[in-house]
Amino acid sequence: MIPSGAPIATAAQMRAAEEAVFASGVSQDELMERAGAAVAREVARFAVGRPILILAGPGNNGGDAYVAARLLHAEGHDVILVATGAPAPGAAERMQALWQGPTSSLYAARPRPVLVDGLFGTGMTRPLDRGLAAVFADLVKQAEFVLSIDLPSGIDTDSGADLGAPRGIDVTLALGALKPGHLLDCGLERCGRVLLADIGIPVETGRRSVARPQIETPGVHSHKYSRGLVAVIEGAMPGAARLAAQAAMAGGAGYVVLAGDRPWSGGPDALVRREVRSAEDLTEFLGWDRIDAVVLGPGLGRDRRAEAYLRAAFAVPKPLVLDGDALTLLGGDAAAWLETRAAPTWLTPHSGEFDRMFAGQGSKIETTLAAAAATRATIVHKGADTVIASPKGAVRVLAGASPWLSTAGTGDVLAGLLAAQVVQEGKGVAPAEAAVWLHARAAQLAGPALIADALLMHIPQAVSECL
Ligand SMILES: NC(=O)C1=CN([C@@H]2O[C@H](COP(=O)(O)OP(=O)(O)OC[C@H]3O[C@@H](n4cnc5c(N)ncnc54)[C@H](O)[C@@H]3O)[C@@H](O)[C@H]2O)[C@@H](O)CC1
Ligand SMILES: Nc1ncnc2c1ncn2[C@@H]1O[C@H](COP(=O)(O)OP(=O)(O)O)[C@@H](O)[C@H]1O
Ligand SMILES: [K+]
Repeated sequence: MIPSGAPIATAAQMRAAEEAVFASGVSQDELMERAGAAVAREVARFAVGRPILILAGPGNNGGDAYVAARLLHAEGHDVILVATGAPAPGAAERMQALWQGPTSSLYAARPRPVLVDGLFGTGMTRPLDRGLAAVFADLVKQAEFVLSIDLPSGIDTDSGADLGAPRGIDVTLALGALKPGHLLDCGLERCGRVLLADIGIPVETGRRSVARPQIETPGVHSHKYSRGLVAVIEGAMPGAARLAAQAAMAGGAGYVVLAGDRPWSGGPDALVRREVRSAEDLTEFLGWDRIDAVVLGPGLGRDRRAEAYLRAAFAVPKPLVLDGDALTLLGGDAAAWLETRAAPTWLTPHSGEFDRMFAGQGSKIETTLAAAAATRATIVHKGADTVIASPKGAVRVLAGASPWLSTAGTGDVLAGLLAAQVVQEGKGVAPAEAAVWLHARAAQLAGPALIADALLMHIPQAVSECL
């Protein structure tokens, strides 16, 4: 569980935000007191009287741990503190000096029911030392409840990469803002439940966790065209386009047309069919001025006709959602293709498709931002840690959706949902954030062992929760 609509800051952004707070007259000790108090509050809540072992590292994360230990001890909790090194001069050292309770060395420490991890936070720069990692993992394993201060020690703050963090942490108390490490890669599975403590550090990075969207009920005078017309283009595997088209309908588009040449007797009668057999047919169809957004790619195929369809869609100055095979066809030339477009474009790659299109170093947030800047498109980089990035640098992350989504066709549903939000919501990250939220919520409602078709019937319920 990740707090929704919460700011996300890298280690450097967090340091800059802290500096601004210091510049406003708040001392480092005061900020550390606030952080430690937030930790003590959560630990007391979960410890319910059980003995507590607190690990304090050499930096400010350890400083927070010393404060929490002092406050918990003063409240009458049974606390033993383990210091893993002398704190650096400054606030952490002063907090250590104020600790007067029992202290143990790391290697002599006996497991206790409640463990607080204050070894390292945003200052982790290299993997945990092997010996430390082994002792830490053992203490975690033998504890009944484990809380990590700010980040699990052994998770890279900016990428979520594994630097030796153990499994079994129950709660991570993020201080001031979420960090990418709570949301991405290994961090997502190692943090347990993430809680966010406001310690009075204003953080404005344009990067947030996905929040529940606000969706407008159709107005009194709304009609099918005013609510938006989505055209979904069929290809070699027509089931994918059908899923996208039905998702666009359920997601609130006023009119959905499925354009292709495959016979289909099933599906909702409200879905309009339009015969399209060639790129020329497609160009003619897309010239229809009622069309507000186009979905191309789900089940498109990668043959010459598919490529001709892609060219036809690119030539039309209308909002375009590109998914699946369309992305593979763009491949490494994605940026060059997208240079030719003036109308807004959304790309919804999974990691395989993303890697075929973009090279790049850094966290999933950084690589997705770079891809958005290079293509001038909004990118929904899917997965357990879905990252949405706009060319202007806005980021939204939805981490921890139902892992049952890892089944064929769920991405096609997302593409259709996105188009429905595009015709209702307009530009940039907003429609993508709404679509990703609705998709995750529909999956939650569909429950275990879902198939992509099952998402469709839960979309209206998800929409109703956003009105
Ligand atoms: N500046 C402040 O007053 C505040 C700091 N905060 C806390 O401060 C933390 C960041 O503090 P720091 O920047 O001191 O960083 P850390 O406490 O995360 O650790 C930094 C120290 O650990 C060393 N180190 C890094 N990786 C190591 C490894 N694998 N093995 C051994 N040593 C390693 C570094 O060289 C450095 O000396 C945050 O996560 C948060 O807990 C927050 O409480 C907000 C207030
Ligand atoms: N382990 C997972 N946890 C959460 N969501 C996942 C997971 N695996 C996949 N998803 C989501 O399921 C969808 C799968 O999309 P995609 O890979 O394009 O499938 P398809 O092409 O078969 O429709 C995406 O929205 C993705 O974010
Ligand atoms: K920690």
